[in-house]
Amino acid sequence: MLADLTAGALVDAQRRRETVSLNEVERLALAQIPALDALAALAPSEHVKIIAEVKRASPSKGSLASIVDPAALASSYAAGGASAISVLTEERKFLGSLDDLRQVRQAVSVPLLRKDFMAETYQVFEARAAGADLVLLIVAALEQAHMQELYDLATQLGMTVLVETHSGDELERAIDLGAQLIGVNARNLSTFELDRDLFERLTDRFPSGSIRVAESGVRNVDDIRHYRSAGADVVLVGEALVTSDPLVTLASFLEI
Ligand SMILES: O=C(O)c1ccccc1NCC(=O)[C@H](O)[C@H](O)COP(=O)(O)O
Repeated sequence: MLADLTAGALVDAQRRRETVSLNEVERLALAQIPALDALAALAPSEHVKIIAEVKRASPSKGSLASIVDPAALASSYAAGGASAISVLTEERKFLGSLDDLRQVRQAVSVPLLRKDFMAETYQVFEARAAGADLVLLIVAALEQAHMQELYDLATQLGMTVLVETHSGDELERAIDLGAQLIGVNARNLSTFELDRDLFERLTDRFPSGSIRVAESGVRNVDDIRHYRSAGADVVLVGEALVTSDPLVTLASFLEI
Protein backbone atom coordinates (compact mmCIF):
# COMPACT_ATOMS: atom_id res chain seq x y z
CA MET A 1 0.00 0.00 0.00
CA LEU A 2 2.80 2.47 0.86
CA ALA A 3 4.44 1.79 -2.51
CA ASP A 4 1.07 2.35 -4.25
CA LEU A 5 0.48 5.61 -2.39
CA THR A 6 3.96 6.85 -3.28
CA ALA A 7 3.58 5.80 -6.92
CA GLY A 8 0.20 7.59 -7.13
CA ALA A 9 1.65 10.75 -5.59
CA LEU A 10 4.47 10.70 -8.15
CA VAL A 11 2.04 10.32 -11.06
CA ASP A 12 0.09 13.32 -9.76
CA ALA A 13 3.30 15.35 -9.36
CA GLN A 14 4.26 14.47 -12.93
CA ARG A 15 0.86 15.71 -14.13
CA ARG A 16 1.35 19.04 -12.33
CA ARG A 17 4.87 19.29 -13.74
CA GLU A 18 3.39 19.41 -17.23
CA THR A 19 1.79 22.73 -16.24
CA VAL A 20 4.45 24.08 -13.88
CA SER A 21 7.98 23.05 -14.86
CA LEU A 22 10.72 22.11 -12.42
CA ASN A 23 12.50 25.41 -13.15
CA GLU A 24 9.35 27.39 -12.49
CA VAL A 25 8.45 25.58 -9.27
CA GLU A 26 12.03 26.06 -8.06
CA ARG A 27 11.77 29.78 -8.83
CA LEU A 28 8.46 29.98 -6.93
CA ALA A 29 9.95 28.11 -3.96
CA LEU A 30 12.94 30.46 -3.77
CA ALA A 31 10.68 33.53 -4.06
CA GLN A 32 8.75 32.67 -0.88
CA ILE A 33 9.28 34.58 2.33
CA PRO A 34 11.48 32.54 4.71
CA ALA A 35 9.93 29.43 6.23
CA LEU A 36 8.73 29.63 9.83
CA ASP A 37 10.97 28.05 12.46
CA ALA A 38 9.14 24.79 13.12
CA LEU A 39 11.85 23.45 15.45
CA ALA A 40 11.29 26.43 17.74
CA ALA A 41 7.51 26.06 17.54
CA LEU A 42 7.68 22.35 18.42
CA ALA A 43 10.50 22.51 21.00
CA PRO A 44 9.95 20.46 24.17
CA SER A 45 7.96 22.31 26.79
CA GLU A 46 6.14 21.71 30.03
CA HIS A 47 2.96 20.81 28.13
CA VAL A 48 2.56 18.49 25.18
CA LYS A 49 2.39 20.21 21.78
CA ILE A 50 -0.07 19.26 19.07
CA ILE A 51 0.29 19.14 15.29
CA ALA A 52 -3.33 19.28 14.15
CA GLU A 53 -4.13 17.70 10.81
CA VAL A 54 -6.51 18.70 8.03
CA LYS A 55 -7.67 15.20 6.99
CA ARG A 56 -10.74 14.53 4.87
CA ALA A 57 -10.30 10.83 4.25
CA SER A 58 -7.82 8.01 4.58
CA PRO A 59 -7.09 4.64 3.00
CA SER A 60 -7.83 2.89 6.30
CA LYS A 61 -11.14 4.62 7.11
CA GLY A 62 -12.46 6.13 3.86
CA SER A 63 -14.31 9.42 4.27
CA LEU A 64 -13.86 11.16 7.66
CA ALA A 65 -15.11 14.74 7.25
CA SER A 66 -16.19 16.91 4.32
CA ILE A 67 -13.97 19.95 5.21
CA VAL A 68 -15.26 22.38 2.61
CA ASP A 69 -13.15 25.18 4.06
CA PRO A 70 -9.71 23.91 5.10
CA ALA A 71 -8.59 27.46 5.96
CA ALA A 72 -11.44 27.84 8.47
CA LEU A 73 -10.59 24.51 10.09
CA ALA A 74 -6.91 25.45 10.26
CA SER A 75 -7.80 28.83 11.79
CA SER A 76 -9.71 27.09 14.55
CA TYR A 77 -6.74 24.76 15.13
CA ALA A 78 -4.43 27.77 15.44
CA ALA A 79 -6.89 29.61 17.69
CA GLY A 80 -7.18 26.48 19.81
CA GLY A 81 -3.43 26.34 20.44
CA ALA A 82 -2.05 23.91 17.85
CA SER A 83 1.71 24.46 17.51
CA ALA A 84 1.73 23.45 13.85
CA ILE A 85 -0.78 22.31 11.25
CA SER A 86 -0.47 19.31 8.97
CA VAL A 87 -2.24 19.44 5.62
CA LEU A 88 -2.63 16.21 3.70
CA THR A 89 -2.06 17.09 0.06
CA GLU A 90 -2.36 13.57 -1.41
CA GLU A 91 -5.27 13.59 -3.82
CA ARG A 92 -6.34 10.00 -4.45
CA LYS A 93 -6.94 8.42 -1.03
CA PHE A 94 -6.85 11.43 1.29
CA LEU A 95 -8.78 13.81 -1.02
CA GLY A 96 -6.32 16.59 -0.23
CA SER A 97 -4.55 19.02 -2.53
CA LEU A 98 -1.81 21.61 -2.74
CA ASP A 99 -4.61 24.13 -3.04
CA ASP A 100 -5.71 23.19 0.49
CA LEU A 101 -2.18 23.97 1.65
CA ARG A 102 -2.18 27.34 -0.14
CA GLN A 103 -5.53 28.28 1.40
CA VAL A 104 -4.38 27.29 4.86
CA ARG A 105 -1.15 29.30 4.38
CA GLN A 106 -3.21 32.43 3.76
CA ALA A 107 -5.18 31.86 6.96
CA VAL A 108 -2.64 30.98 9.67
CA SER A 109 0.81 31.96 10.83
CA VAL A 110 1.81 28.77 12.63
CA PRO A 111 4.19 26.35 10.84
CA LEU A 112 2.59 24.20 8.14
CA LEU A 113 3.50 20.62 7.30
CA ARG A 114 2.93 19.29 3.81
CA LYS A 115 1.87 15.69 4.60
CA ASP A 116 2.29 13.61 1.48
CA PHE A 117 4.29 10.78 -0.01
CA MET A 118 7.40 12.70 -0.97
CA ALA A 119 9.83 10.96 -3.29
CA GLU A 120 11.03 13.64 -5.71
CA THR A 121 12.80 16.97 -5.50
CA TYR A 122 9.92 18.46 -7.51
CA GLN A 123 7.52 17.74 -4.63
CA VAL A 124 9.86 19.42 -2.14
CA PHE A 125 10.00 22.60 -4.27
CA GLU A 126 6.20 22.42 -4.65
CA ALA A 127 5.79 22.25 -0.88
CA ARG A 128 7.85 25.40 -0.31
CA ALA A 129 6.21 27.20 -3.24
CA ALA A 130 2.79 26.49 -1.67
CA GLY A 131 3.96 27.89 1.68
CA ALA A 132 4.92 24.76 3.64
CA ASP A 133 7.42 25.16 6.47
CA LEU A 134 7.82 21.43 6.97
CA VAL A 135 7.78 18.35 4.78
CA LEU A 136 7.37 14.70 5.69
CA LEU A 137 9.86 12.02 4.70
CA ILE A 138 8.75 8.44 5.38
CA VAL A 139 11.79 6.23 5.96
CA ALA A 140 10.00 3.05 4.83
CA ALA A 141 9.29 4.59 1.44
CA LEU A 142 12.79 5.87 0.60
CA GLU A 143 16.23 4.50 -0.06
CA GLN A 144 18.79 6.20 2.26
CA ALA A 145 20.88 8.16 -0.26
CA HIS A 146 17.79 9.51 -1.98
CA MET A 147 16.16 10.37 1.34
CA GLN A 148 19.31 12.31 2.29
CA GLU A 149 19.10 14.24 -0.99
CA LEU A 150 15.47 15.20 -0.29
CA TYR A 151 16.31 16.02 3.34
CA ASP A 152 19.20 18.26 2.32
CA LEU A 153 17.13 20.05 -0.30
CA ALA A 154 14.31 20.74 2.18
CA THR A 155 16.74 22.15 4.75
CA GLN A 156 18.51 24.25 2.10
CA LEU A 157 15.09 25.75 1.33
CA GLY A 158 14.78 26.65 5.01
CA MET A 159 12.23 23.96 5.79
CA THR A 160 12.17 21.49 8.66
CA VAL A 161 11.77 17.78 7.92
CA LEU A 162 9.58 15.48 9.97
CA VAL A 163 11.23 12.09 9.46
CA GLU A 164 8.70 9.32 10.04
CA THR A 165 9.65 5.90 11.35
CA HIS A 166 7.90 2.70 12.35
CA SER A 167 10.72 0.53 13.80
CA GLY A 168 14.07 0.72 15.57
CA ASP A 169 15.94 0.23 12.30
CA GLU A 170 14.04 3.08 10.69
CA LEU A 171 14.77 5.27 13.69
CA GLU A 172 18.50 4.57 13.18
CA ARG A 173 18.16 5.63 9.56
CA ALA A 174 16.43 8.86 10.63
CA ILE A 175 19.29 9.56 13.04
CA ASP A 176 21.83 8.89 10.25
CA LEU A 177 20.13 11.62 8.20
CA GLY A 178 20.75 14.13 10.97
CA ALA A 179 17.03 14.45 11.68
CA GLN A 180 16.08 16.72 14.54
CA LEU A 181 12.32 16.17 14.34
CA ILE A 182 11.56 12.46 14.39
CA GLY A 183 8.14 10.82 14.36
CA VAL A 184 7.07 7.33 15.28
CA ASN A 185 3.89 6.49 13.42
CA ALA A 186 1.74 4.04 15.37
CA ARG A 187 0.09 3.08 12.07
CA ASN A 188 1.75 0.51 9.87
CA LEU A 189 1.32 2.19 6.49
CA SER A 190 1.04 -1.11 4.65
CA THR A 191 -1.39 -3.01 6.90
CA PHE A 192 -3.00 0.03 8.66
CA GLU A 193 -2.62 -1.81 11.95
CA LEU A 194 -2.19 0.56 14.92
CA ASP A 195 0.35 -0.07 17.66
CA ARG A 196 -0.03 2.70 20.24
CA ASP A 197 2.79 1.21 22.36
CA LEU A 198 5.40 1.41 19.60
CA PHE A 199 6.39 4.98 20.53
CA GLU A 200 7.02 3.89 24.12
CA ARG A 201 9.25 1.02 22.98
CA LEU A 202 11.38 3.34 20.82
CA THR A 203 11.48 6.45 22.98
CA ASP A 204 14.86 5.71 24.61
CA ARG A 205 16.51 5.43 21.22
CA PHE A 206 15.86 9.03 20.18
CA PRO A 207 19.06 11.14 20.19
CA SER A 208 19.29 13.75 22.91
CA GLY A 209 18.21 17.13 21.65
CA SER A 210 15.82 15.70 19.07
CA ILE A 211 12.10 16.43 19.17
CA ARG A 212 9.98 13.29 19.67
CA VAL A 213 6.72 13.14 17.77
CA ALA A 214 4.08 10.46 18.35
CA GLU A 215 1.88 10.12 15.27
CA SER A 216 -1.56 8.58 14.71
CA GLY A 217 -4.13 6.61 16.58
CA VAL A 218 -5.26 9.25 19.07
CA ARG A 219 -8.90 8.64 20.05
CA ASN A 220 -9.15 10.75 23.19
CA VAL A 221 -7.24 12.56 25.92
CA ASP A 222 -6.10 9.26 27.46
CA ASP A 223 -4.14 8.46 24.29
CA ILE A 224 -2.44 11.87 24.49
CA ARG A 225 -1.62 11.16 28.15
CA HIS A 226 -0.22 7.75 27.15
CA TYR A 227 2.09 9.24 24.49
CA ARG A 228 3.13 12.08 26.78
CA SER A 229 4.01 9.79 29.66
CA ALA A 230 6.10 7.75 27.20
CA GLY A 231 8.12 10.89 26.37
CA ALA A 232 6.38 12.51 23.40
CA ASP A 233 7.12 16.22 23.02
CA VAL A 234 4.57 16.52 20.22
CA VAL A 235 1.55 14.47 19.14
CA LEU A 236 0.20 14.57 15.58
CA VAL A 237 -3.59 14.16 15.50
CA GLY A 238 -5.93 13.88 12.54
CA GLU A 239 -9.15 11.89 12.82
CA ALA A 240 -9.96 12.75 16.45
CA LEU A 241 -9.96 16.46 15.55
CA VAL A 242 -11.82 16.41 12.23
CA THR A 243 -14.59 14.22 13.66
CA SER A 244 -15.21 16.40 16.75
CA ASP A 245 -15.44 20.03 17.78
CA PRO A 246 -11.74 20.81 17.27
CA LEU A 247 -11.62 23.66 19.77
CA VAL A 248 -13.08 21.55 22.58
CA THR A 249 -10.92 18.54 21.73
CA LEU A 250 -7.73 20.57 21.42
CA ALA A 251 -8.38 22.32 24.73
CA SER A 252 -8.60 18.95 26.49
CA PHE A 253 -5.41 17.68 24.78
CA LEU A 254 -3.40 20.79 25.62
CA GLU A 255 -4.01 20.39 29.34
CA ILE A 256 -1.69 17.37 29.35
O1 LIG B 1 -4.54 7.44 7.99
C1 LIG B 1 -4.36 6.43 7.27
O2 LIG B 1 -5.22 5.55 7.12
C2 LIG B 1 -3.09 6.24 6.51
C3 LIG B 1 -2.91 5.10 5.73
C4 LIG B 1 -1.75 4.92 4.99
C5 LIG B 1 -0.76 5.88 5.00
C6 LIG B 1 -0.92 7.03 5.79
C7 LIG B 1 -2.06 7.20 6.53
N1 LIG B 1 -2.26 8.34 7.29
C8 LIG B 1 -1.35 9.43 7.34
C9 LIG B 1 -1.04 9.76 8.73
O3 LIG B 1 0.10 9.60 9.10
C10 LIG B 1 -2.14 10.24 9.62
O4 LIG B 1 -3.03 11.00 8.88
C11 LIG B 1 -1.72 11.07 10.81
O5 LIG B 1 -0.66 10.51 11.51
C12 LIG B 1 -2.92 11.25 11.76
O6 LIG B 1 -3.44 10.00 12.13
P1 LIG B 1 -4.81 9.89 12.91
O7 LIG B 1 -4.75 10.80 14.11
O8 LIG B 1 -4.89 8.45 13.31
O9 LIG B 1 -5.90 10.30 11.99
